[in-house]
Amino acid sequence: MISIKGLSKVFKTKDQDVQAVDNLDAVIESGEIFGVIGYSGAGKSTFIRLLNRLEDPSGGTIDIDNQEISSLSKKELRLARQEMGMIFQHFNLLWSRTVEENIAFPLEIAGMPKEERKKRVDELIELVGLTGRGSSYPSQLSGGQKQRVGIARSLANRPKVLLCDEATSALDPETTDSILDLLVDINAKLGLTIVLITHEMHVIRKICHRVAVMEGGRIVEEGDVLDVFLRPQEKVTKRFVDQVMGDPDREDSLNLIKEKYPVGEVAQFHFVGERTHQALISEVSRKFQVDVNVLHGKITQTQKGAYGTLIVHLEGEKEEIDRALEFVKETSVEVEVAPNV
Ligand SMILES: Nc1ncnc2c1ncn2[C@@H]1O[C@H](COP(=O)(O)OP(=O)(O)OP(=O)(O)O)[C@@H](O)[C@H]1O
Repeated sequence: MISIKGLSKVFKTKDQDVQAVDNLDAVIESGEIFGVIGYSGAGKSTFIRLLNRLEDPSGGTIDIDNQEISSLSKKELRLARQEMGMIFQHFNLLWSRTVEENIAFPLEIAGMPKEERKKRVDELIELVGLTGRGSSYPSQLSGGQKQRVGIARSLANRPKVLLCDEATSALDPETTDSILDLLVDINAKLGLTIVLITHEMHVIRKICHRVAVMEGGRIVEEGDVLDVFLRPQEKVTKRFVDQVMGDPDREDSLNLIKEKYPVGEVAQFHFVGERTHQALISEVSRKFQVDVNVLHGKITQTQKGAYGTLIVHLEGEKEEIDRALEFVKETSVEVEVAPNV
């Protein structure tokens, strides 16, 4: 478990002091994939670099499995870092070394004998799906393959925690998905804790169990990914959710749609879990004397199940519509009804 308390980082520059991380508290459970999302300048990179002390904190504590990272000596820190792998946006590979030699590098530093090293490198090459490419140089690989080398290298010393610094930001959408699938696979196979930072909600949706939203050096919102999709509290979080759900004017859109449908009600249903919206809509039409038209719908998968939104127009007697909406609410679907204007 990683427990972070009152973590701060102030960069002192000639012109001013910059508070990159500001009194931040967080708990990251062992074995989970924890995502930190924020816009540029929110403090994400500084936060993740504080976790393995690539930056020294100005204040606060970071406890990883009951070891206080900020008070370790240089020697202790070297050992603690072997428990923490890291991958980077631009891969940070050694260009004059082959794939095998890149992966072997941390093992050489840790003093592993040659025979054992070779065996471990072969295992890692297989784990990340690079069988047959061991003697290639990084310049001969695609971006996705380079990141696979980065992942294999980060796992060489069997770390307990993997830190991912915008690991897919330099990749195209398809390659991004294949790297994210690999991270999910590794998390499940090795029980590794993964902490990632990103500015893309798609990454959070696809692989994270929990998410923290950062703004101005602080965590402004945190929770299970599905809960945050369902009930985003902060404006910045709503904007991130809309990146995936594709409805940038969500606040206004219900009201605008309502203007086009003066009769009946316009409502937005939010779903989580496995219940499909088609089943719900046909159940409502069967049970109540109302016509239900789906005006807009979007469903997406997260690590914790499906999340969807649906905008519907309900026509019929007012009482019957109210009863139908009550029924929908009882099925654990969140309902917003456009106000009558
Ligand atoms: N070494 C540094 N010296 C001075 N200021 C810094 C330094 N590193 C980061 N900062 C400042 O700290 C703040 C947070 O930066 P940080 O890079 O952590 O944000 P971020 O969320 O990772 O953004 P990005 O995705 O653009 O990297 C910014 O205002 C940045 O200018």
